[in-house]
Amino acid sequence: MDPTRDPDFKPPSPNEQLQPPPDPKSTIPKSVPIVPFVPADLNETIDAPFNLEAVSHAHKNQNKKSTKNKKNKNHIPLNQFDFQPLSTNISEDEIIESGSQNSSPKTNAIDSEDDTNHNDEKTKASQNTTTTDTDSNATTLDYNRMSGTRVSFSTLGVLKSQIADLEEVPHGIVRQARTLENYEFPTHRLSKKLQDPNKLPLVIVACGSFSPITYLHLRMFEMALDAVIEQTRFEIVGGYYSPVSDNYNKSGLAPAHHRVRMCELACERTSSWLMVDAWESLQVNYTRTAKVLDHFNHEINVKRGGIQSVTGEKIGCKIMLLAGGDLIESMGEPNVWADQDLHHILGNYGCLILERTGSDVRSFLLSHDIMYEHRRNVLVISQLIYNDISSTKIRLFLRRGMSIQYLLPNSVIRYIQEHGLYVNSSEPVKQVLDSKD
Ligand SMILES: Nc1ncnc2c1ncn2[C@@H]1O[C@H](COP(=O)(O)OP(=O)(O)OP(=O)(O)O)[C@@H](O)[C@H]1O
Ligand SMILES: O=C(O)c1ccc[n+]([C@@H]2O[C@H](COP(=O)([O-])O)[C@@H](O)[C@H]2O)c1
Repeated sequence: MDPTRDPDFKPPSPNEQLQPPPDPKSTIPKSVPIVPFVPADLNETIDAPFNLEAVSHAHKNQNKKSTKNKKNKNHIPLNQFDFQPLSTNISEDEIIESGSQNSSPKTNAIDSEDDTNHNDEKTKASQNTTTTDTDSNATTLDYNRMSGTRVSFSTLGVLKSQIADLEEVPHGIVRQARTLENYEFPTHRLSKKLQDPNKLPLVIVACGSFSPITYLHLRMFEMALDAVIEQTRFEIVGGYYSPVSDNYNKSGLAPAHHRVRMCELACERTSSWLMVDAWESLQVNYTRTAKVLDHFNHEINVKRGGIQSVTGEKIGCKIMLLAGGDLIESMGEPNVWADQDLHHILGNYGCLILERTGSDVRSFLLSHDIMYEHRRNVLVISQLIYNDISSTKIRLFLRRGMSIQYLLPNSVIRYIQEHGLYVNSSEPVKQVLDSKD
């Protein structure tokens, strides 16, 4: 659990300057900056027309500069091989679980136009896909909500087969690989193109244990979506869970492949826009959150060149961390987070903070120097309906043979039962009860 035990971890120096030195091991080449816009820059003129030309111009200049400095290694041309389809390694039990072995090709949203054949081949193992009119309406609604605009289904490049909002409707389930060698970044629900000319693309990433994923973890994204639409000039083009690797050593952590699989089931069966990225969970060592965000930036902005604007130009996509108040408060604890990482996360990426019952996030923001310095890049999300489902309590209920119905998706409950997860946990009960209460 304690990241300071990681061999890679550097304790923050008390005399450190406020601007952190660039991380020498960062995967982001210097000539491809992290998208510089912050929520506070944009929300002041929320109803005014947005000058995308200026943004594109700045983006082009940036590209020109980097070409001048050295060969522009970072401009990755948009071709079919940029957009790898997902791994479709399926275990037998997973096939049985999804109820059907009929194959029906499932096309990746971002891949669809570029790489249909390639994708078809890789997705032979997808399950039979059933969609109804209700499904299609739901997806149109979701995507409308993401941009706050009304667009027709066909303009989105979204296939009906990607819809998965009715828990028990059988459909293809996308799987993440179980080894790094087979790993591919999931893009099947990443919007390829912005729908609103007045907005900038945003991907949100939730890091955590997700042992197991609950309805609170799913609600986090929906609350973030509402806040982003209401208070910023960003359009969410994708949402990802990044479960920690087994090296996090937190008690109650089920093996990473189970946690990834439960997140996948939850996303695929209850959402039409959320995805799970197994990269962090597959790392041999514990990976600091700053590096996880670098990985997302690398996959989306460096490898894929960003997201297309309405006019078809590629623009950089902002990546933000989505975290609960407790996680944010851990940033104030000594020797947990490195100061330079906090500057990187809060300054360069930004954070959507979901308030948690019993924790005063706004006061914390005010009292924490680094957080306060980057406050314009932080958005606090209020919970209008308080939800405090905790994975710790779920594990305790399972251990005591109590019901966990309606606290997490049925598909996840079934998975836990089938794999006998958490029932024999040896997590100290005192710790379970004390945790975050
Ligand atoms: N009740 C809550 N309110 C707001 N955010 C939450 C809440 N519970 C968890 N989160 C957030 O969800 C993310 C994933 O957290 P995590 O996997 O630790 O969930 P958890 O339920 O707190 O787990 P555990 O009980 O095992 O500590 C973190 O950003 C965390 O802050
Ligand atoms: O990057 C760091 O230094 C760091 C320090 C403490 C916690 N984190 C991350 O915060 C998340 C905490 O998850 P959890 O389940 O312990 O609430 C998890 O994704 C950790 O990797 C990250």
